[in-house]
Amino acid sequence: MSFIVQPQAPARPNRCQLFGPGSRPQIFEKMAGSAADVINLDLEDSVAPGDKPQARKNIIEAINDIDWGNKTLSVRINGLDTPYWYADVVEVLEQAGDRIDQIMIPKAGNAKDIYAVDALVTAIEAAKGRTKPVGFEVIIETAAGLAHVEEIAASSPRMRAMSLGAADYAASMGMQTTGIGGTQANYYMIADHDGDASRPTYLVDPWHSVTVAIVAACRTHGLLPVDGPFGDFSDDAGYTAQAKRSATLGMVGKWAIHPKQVALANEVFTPSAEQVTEAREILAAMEQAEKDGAGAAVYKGRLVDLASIRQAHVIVKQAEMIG
Ligand SMILES: CC(=O)SCCNC(=O)CCNC(=O)[C@H](O)C(C)(C)COP(=O)(O)OP(=O)(O)OC[C@H]1O[C@@H](n2cnc3c(N)ncnc32)[C@H](O)[C@@H]1OP(=O)(O)O
Ligand SMILES: O=CC(=O)O
Ligand SMILES: [Mg+2]
Repeated sequence: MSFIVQPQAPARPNRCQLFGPGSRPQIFEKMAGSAADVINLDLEDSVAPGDKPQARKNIIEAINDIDWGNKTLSVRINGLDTPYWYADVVEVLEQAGDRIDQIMIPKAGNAKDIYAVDALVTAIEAAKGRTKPVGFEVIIETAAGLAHVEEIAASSPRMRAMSLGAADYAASMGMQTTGIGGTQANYYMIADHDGDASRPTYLVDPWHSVTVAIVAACRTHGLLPVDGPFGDFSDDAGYTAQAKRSATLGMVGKWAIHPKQVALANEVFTPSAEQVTEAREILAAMEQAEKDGAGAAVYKGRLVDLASIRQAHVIVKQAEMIG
């Protein structure tokens, strides 16, 4: 470790964030009854411009009236380049009670964006005597967001989580695709020629580098890294494959843009019984090694050492937190 110890991310489950448009209040109770750990009531891109005022009213009513259980409750405001965002913040925080946990800031481009929202939120909290500070989560979904991902992660003590927004990210980067996340058929490697006419192709993950950048920024600053939307909700296998890649790279959860995706996310981001058993066995093997005066040992024919203890703790802690 560096002399600066890596901070812990918030210790709460964040396996699935279920989104719903603020303009569709009929689904709010269904969202509250879902198995998602986090609920995102949306004022941004799933709400038409003319519906924004009514969507704010719906969301305020829902925050105040619906029993959200122990879910993390978040409202996605509009981007700072729009005429909507200040009213999103002011109306929601002036009129909604303390049940709201987080504000999600989309298209975060640099630390100043977060500073601006922080200043407004801080003033409203003071003026209204709000005693529970509202947390922030942001979406990294622009070229600027990726370029400044670390300063955004470090921007405010309110920061809790960062998501990858594949749709806007693709648009901002000028990527040649209309798919939201997942496999992109034109992103592949092809085997060497070697005189073979039928050369196999290998699909590659176009979201890999931005995912790693988000995870690194989050882990450096004690935030939860989250994978964003997967648009084709008829493709369960595609969703699961994307979620498994994210989990393998260190993300803790994924969005659901349809209720059928909630169970898929929960399955992937809950360590399996086999993973937990293996992690506990590694810890036991290392405990024995320590008693024997050794720093390294052999577990199932492979090396385990002090780093293996830290790896195993990741899985055991995840399992214990989820319960
Ligand atoms: C790129 C981004 O920014 S992604 C984030 C923003 N986007 C969103 O928030 C979109 C969220 N999702 C939705 O709006 C909807 O799920 C849609 C438009 C994709 C599909 O909606 P529908 O056509 O109604 O889906 P469908 O008919 O399959 O719904 C099945 C059931 O789930 C309910 N349902 C649909 N969406 C949701 C949801 N997000 N949360 C909870 N329940 C939902 C429906 O009301 C329906 O309930 P019923 O069986 O009691 O009648
Ligand atoms: O906001 C999410 C996205 O994918 O864009
Ligand atoms: Mg977006």
